[in-house]
Amino acid sequence: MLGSLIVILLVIYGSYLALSFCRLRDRAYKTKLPCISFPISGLNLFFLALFETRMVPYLVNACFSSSLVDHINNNVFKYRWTVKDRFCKRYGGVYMHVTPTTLTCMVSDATVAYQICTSRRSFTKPLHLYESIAIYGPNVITLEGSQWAHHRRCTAMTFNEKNNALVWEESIRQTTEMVQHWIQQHSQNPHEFVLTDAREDILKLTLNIICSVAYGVKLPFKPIQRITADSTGGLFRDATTPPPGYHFTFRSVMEYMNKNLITVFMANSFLPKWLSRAAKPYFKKDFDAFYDLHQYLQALVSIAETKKPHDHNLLEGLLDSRRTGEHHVRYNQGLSDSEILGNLYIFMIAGHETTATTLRFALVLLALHQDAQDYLYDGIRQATYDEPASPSEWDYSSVYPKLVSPLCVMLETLRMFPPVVSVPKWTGETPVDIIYNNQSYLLPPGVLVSLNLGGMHYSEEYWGPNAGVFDPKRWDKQNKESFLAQNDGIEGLFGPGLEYDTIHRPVRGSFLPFSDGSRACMGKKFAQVEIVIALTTIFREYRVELAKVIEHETHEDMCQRAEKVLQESLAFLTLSMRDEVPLLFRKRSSD
Ligand code: HEM
Repeated sequence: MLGSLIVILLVIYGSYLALSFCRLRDRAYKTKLPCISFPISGLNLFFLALFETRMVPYLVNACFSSSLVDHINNNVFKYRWTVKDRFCKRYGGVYMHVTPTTLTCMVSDATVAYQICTSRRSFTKPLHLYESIAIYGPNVITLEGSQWAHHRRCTAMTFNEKNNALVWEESIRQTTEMVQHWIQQHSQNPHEFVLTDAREDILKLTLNIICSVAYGVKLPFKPIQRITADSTGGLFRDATTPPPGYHFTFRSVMEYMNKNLITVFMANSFLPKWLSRAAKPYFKKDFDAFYDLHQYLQALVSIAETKKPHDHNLLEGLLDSRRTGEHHVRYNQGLSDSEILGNLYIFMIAGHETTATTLRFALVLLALHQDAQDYLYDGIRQATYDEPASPSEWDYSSVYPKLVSPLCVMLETLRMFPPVVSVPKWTGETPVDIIYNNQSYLLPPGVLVSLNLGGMHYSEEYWGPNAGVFDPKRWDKQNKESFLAQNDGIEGLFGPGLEYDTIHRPVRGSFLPFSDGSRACMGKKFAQVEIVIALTTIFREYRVELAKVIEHETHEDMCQRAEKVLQESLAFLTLSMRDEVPLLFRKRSSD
């Protein structure tokens, strides 16, 4: 009886999937764009679970033809990046991808990507993908339309040059402390040491920077072991036990919330209220962390409201949007308390892992490519030879613009390993036209549009024959041989993150690590200042090489191992290396 019931249910479900597949394929064909079908949805939980293991992707790679492997990987969000530009070579820069439950328009054509980014009303953000991150309140990432415009106006003013100067100052302080920490850890030979796992330290570095620059909480790189954090004045300080009424210290709640995003979101956002209450014992830490961070953020807002703004952190900027006076009139009452908390939290989510993963990739790429590292070091020396010995005395506004080689390293890292590999858009309620290869195509309503950065960032059409090579010099305006030099003088190429006269610019729409148009990243300069000065602080003193993991490993073996780790990076929320590449740091004076 039960068996027959299961069979009947399976038949009904199978028929539903088959019908849905035919219907979606029909809609895809009607667009007249190339169409690729895959029999299993990338959202299918069983399929996803298989690809969470290491064995299944390994077997897929080992057993199937490279073309089939690409088809499978293209269907799994985590692996899609690995296909790079191979699908656009085969099917063109825009094609429809159909599964039994999804219809997606995949875009790797720069002109179409730019059209989409700049048509905000036709191509909105698929908000259902972002709902769960509004756990502390509505914010600039999770809204659309006039509500988004209001949040964008109120938050944009806080990302200014005064705040960037704070990023500069704090990044120097934190990076210097991080390097000192490495030296202390290797006190037997501080001139030459191996870092087997940089991940945790880099995550701590970028978290501390955002805590200071967004919230005004200055944490030392290395936690201080006090017994307890006391009342308001010491609420945010390091301690071994949390302050009264809290389960976590400020540092530990920030770390917990970042490391356990999925369970925190599940407990506090995905699950219906009755279910989350029933599951409380299993998610206790996630509830506690959510509650504690709420209290900490509220305390920050209360303290900041009673003080005169003084260090231009992002919180002060948000509060400024609702102070009386000129801003009040201009920004229509500013943001409410829950909107301020929502945005404060989202700045941490948007700005922490993205910058950490870029720095981690840059370290490994520079260790692999010593020529690029020489270029970086020469550029740093030229830019800073007449500056004081200690970076803490460098002036942001005069030194930052001279640091061209670290900027080029950052841009090249973002090209090859963009933290956000796919920018999602949505065609909404009505059909939308796109112009592709001078022809008009009508996309149906309710279609997900995926701006596929792997396709664009590796395309020889936009980057030349060495598109697959890490070559920071391609960006440098001094390099007249660069393929990008052909774009010099073309108007309108100042995309987000490319607002510098010292660099060449690619075709608009072909480089989208920060997206483009009115919904482009608000923290792009923040991230650039942070990464540029962090690289400068490390590489002016140290040369970084690949370290051996076994005694007789040859240089070639080390390079192959590092390259494999890079290529096996996976995109979850951000693209990230799954495994570590041990690095050897040599002090430059002892070269
Ligand atoms: C390397 C570092 C970073 C990268 C690659 C990056 C990338 C991006 C991308 C691709 C988007 C658009 C996402 C979408 O439309 O779905 C975005 C939006 C955003 N980013 Fe970043 N980001 C970085 C750092 C930061 C930092 C440091 C902050 C703030 C402290 C920040 C704040 C934001 C905000 C608030 C938005 C939403 C803008 C809106 O929807 O109007 N980002 N970022």
